[in-house]
Amino acid sequence: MIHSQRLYVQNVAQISLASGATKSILVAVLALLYVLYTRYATPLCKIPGPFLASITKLWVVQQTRSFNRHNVDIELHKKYGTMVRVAPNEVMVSDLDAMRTIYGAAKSYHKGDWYKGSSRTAGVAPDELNFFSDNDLEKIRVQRRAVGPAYTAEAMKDHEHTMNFVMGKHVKLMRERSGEAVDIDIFCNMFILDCVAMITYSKEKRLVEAGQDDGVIRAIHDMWFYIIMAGYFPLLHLVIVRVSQWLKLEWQMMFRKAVARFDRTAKVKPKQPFAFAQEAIQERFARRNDPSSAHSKIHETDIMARLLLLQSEKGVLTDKWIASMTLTNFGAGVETTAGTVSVLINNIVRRGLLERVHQEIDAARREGNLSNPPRPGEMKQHLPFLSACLKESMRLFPLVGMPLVRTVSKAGLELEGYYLPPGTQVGMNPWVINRDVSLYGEDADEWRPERWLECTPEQLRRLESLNLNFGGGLRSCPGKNLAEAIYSKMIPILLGDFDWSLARPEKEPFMRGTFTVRLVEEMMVYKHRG
Ligand code: HEM
Repeated sequence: MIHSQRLYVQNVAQISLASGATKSILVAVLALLYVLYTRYATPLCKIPGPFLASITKLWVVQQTRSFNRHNVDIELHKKYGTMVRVAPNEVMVSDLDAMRTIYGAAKSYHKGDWYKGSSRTAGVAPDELNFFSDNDLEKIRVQRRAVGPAYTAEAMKDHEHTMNFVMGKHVKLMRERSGEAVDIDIFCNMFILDCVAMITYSKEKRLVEAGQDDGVIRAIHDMWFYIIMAGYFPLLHLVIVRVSQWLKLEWQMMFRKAVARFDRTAKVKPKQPFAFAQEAIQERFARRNDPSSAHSKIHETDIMARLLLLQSEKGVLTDKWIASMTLTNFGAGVETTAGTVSVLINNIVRRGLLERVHQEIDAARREGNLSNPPRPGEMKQHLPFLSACLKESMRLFPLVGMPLVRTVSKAGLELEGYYLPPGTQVGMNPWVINRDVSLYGEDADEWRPERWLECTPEQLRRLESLNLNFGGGLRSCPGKNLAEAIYSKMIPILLGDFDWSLARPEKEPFMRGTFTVRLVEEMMVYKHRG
């Protein structure tokens, strides 16, 4: 009896071992078949690129996680040419002719799957406003038309007085603190966040006054780190979102915890970084609904007031859209504009151009062509060298360092003799496009602001139509006018009133790329020019 029991157990063990081995072999065969298929049999198989990239998206995830994607992509194009396969279903393109097809206004391709990582619902709910990740083009058109009037260049003129007020306070503080060393990127973020808080809600945030980030800027930077990873793992993102909903936790808190898990440099972690904005929004909605409130009669010209006015006139805008749009000013508007300004200042100082810039600003002020603070259009019109430096800085160090990925439409796409079937993820990286020798000549890799002064108006139009610094087509940046209104005032002030130097000139500048690319821990000293 005992003997037969033993035999039975042995048999069961052998059978389960055998079935375990069979399963392993089956899995190995399936994996091999998958590798052979994706590498050698899919329509994308002929497109050159690293071997690993053709069989798993983990390769591109690892490149992205290196925070150096902007440079990696330049090297990839140098090595493989104008088309590079960077994941089993993703291709990077640098052929300028493809730009109109991929980003053209008329038949915009949908944004790629990667963008879902930025959605609070891992896909956008019908009543949500999320320009960054939504793919319902009809809804986006309606929403952009609805909020658009609050973001035109003309509308920005309403905020001049506010900007003069905030920047005036900042200059006063900077004069008092003359000689201080600051992390230039964080400083510009604080400077701009204070402006955006006033322009959006007429609320003073006073980060420059406090002399440090209260965590809100850190939260914006963390957000990008989460998004670049979540974008590649939409299912994981969905689980995080659902679990946070189930646990009734703020989704934001969940992602901040996830970020802290991976990003060892994370330090400041405020509980509610955007509480000030949420309070401002609720306060304004409450004020609108209470006609007896003295405040409701005050005519306000901030962006929130403009959006509320548009709502009362046309009725299309919902409260939810208004709240999201004003929050977008912070999520999408602060580090972008700050990154642009800090990289410019750094370039000017590192390349020994500050004196020439001072001379240009001083002369324009003397001749009455540049007000202090500057008025709209004055920088462009009367500071040609500084404007050329800005263009060159945005050309060589554009804000976005990853391809702006789109999904090939039903018609498929023929490019350079390759066929990209519907659903292929395809994108162009501004860091690559902006170094194209057919556009910028043999010295495209070099810093030479003069190239912008030598252009004929026709050439200039061509260059401006062939860059993705503010995106392209229907999905181009809706905040461009707001950004320009801020930086065209801020740049001449910071460079005209102050001397800047490097606190650690021996240290190579380090640019950290997530979706955006920004200078990290670059300490600079400002001194008032007296
Ligand atoms: C110098 C400053 C800025 C730069 C360089 C910049 C750049 C860009 C770029 C390249 C895109 C396209 C992204 C893509 O296709 O994936 C974009 C989109 C966007 N930007 Fe900006 N941006 C700036 C400032 C702002 C500001 C101030 C706002 C505030 C409203 C803003 C809001 C947005 C939004 C909501 C989108 C998504 C639009 C859509 O897909 O429909 N940006 N921006």
